[in-house]
Amino acid sequence: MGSENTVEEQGTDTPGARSLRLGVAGPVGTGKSSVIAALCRALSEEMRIGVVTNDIYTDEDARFLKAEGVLPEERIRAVETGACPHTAIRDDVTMNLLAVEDLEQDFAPLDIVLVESGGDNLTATFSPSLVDAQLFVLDVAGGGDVARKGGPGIGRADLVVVNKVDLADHVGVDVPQMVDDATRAREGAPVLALSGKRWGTVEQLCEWVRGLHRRHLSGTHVPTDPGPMAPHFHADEEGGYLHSHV
Ligand SMILES: Nc1nc2c(ncn2[C@@H]2O[C@H](COP(=O)(O)OP(=O)(O)OP(=O)(O)O)[C@@H](O)[C@H]2O)c(=O)[nH]1
Repeated sequence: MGSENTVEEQGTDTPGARSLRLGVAGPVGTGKSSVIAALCRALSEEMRIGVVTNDIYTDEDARFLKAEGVLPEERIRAVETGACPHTAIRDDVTMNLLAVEDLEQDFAPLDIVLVESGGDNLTATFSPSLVDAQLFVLDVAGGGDVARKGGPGIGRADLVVVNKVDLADHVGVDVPQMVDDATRAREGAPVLALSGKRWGTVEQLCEWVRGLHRRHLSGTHVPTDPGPMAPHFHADEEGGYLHSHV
């Protein structure tokens, strides 16, 4: 699957000359790291993969992926954002972009770099200046109604993943209904029901990634911006104004 030439040989104007950069966003605990681990396990024989994780204060997610042994450790880089997760994937992507470019340079040529956002709310999305495409991960344990709540990630990410469907019976969620609701909120754009415990669903996700990578290589994938998060501001510890996202 990997392209044969180095980035230098291809030139930066060649479609797909650098890796496909794929963002993985979604609320806290929906399974973003697990989705990345599953993709690395399933695709690392056929694709050259790098991973950048984001945590606010730690390198927890990178340590999880290293412990899982899904990739050589040096291909997993942690960015400590030090601020709310959406800041580093949307407002000022510098730290993440540097980490992605370092990986691409150190292991050239890579086929795909997966960038995991820190867990955030339903309105957090990646800037198209950081990633070429993005997944938005929900899980059934967050409640079946979440898919109807919309927002830029659910509405316009390249793919919405409804994760942990193996838990649906335990939490009383009707998976086909949740997928239908998400599909309606996305006006027909793709939604995938996934469980790390069900190989067939992981293979469906891999097939989606392979298709995206093919379109990236041929230059037919056009990155789209799901749009900014809802305007809001952050207060300091005394409740005063700190900064805003408008
Ligand atoms: N049953 C089940 N559990 C899952 C699945 N995917 C992830 N989990 C569990 O869900 C929990 C959270 O998974 P993570 O992958 O750490 O979630 P995350 O979105 O990366 O979490 P943050 O980075 O903290 O936002 C862990 O206990 C996982 O083992 C799944 O498909 N089925």
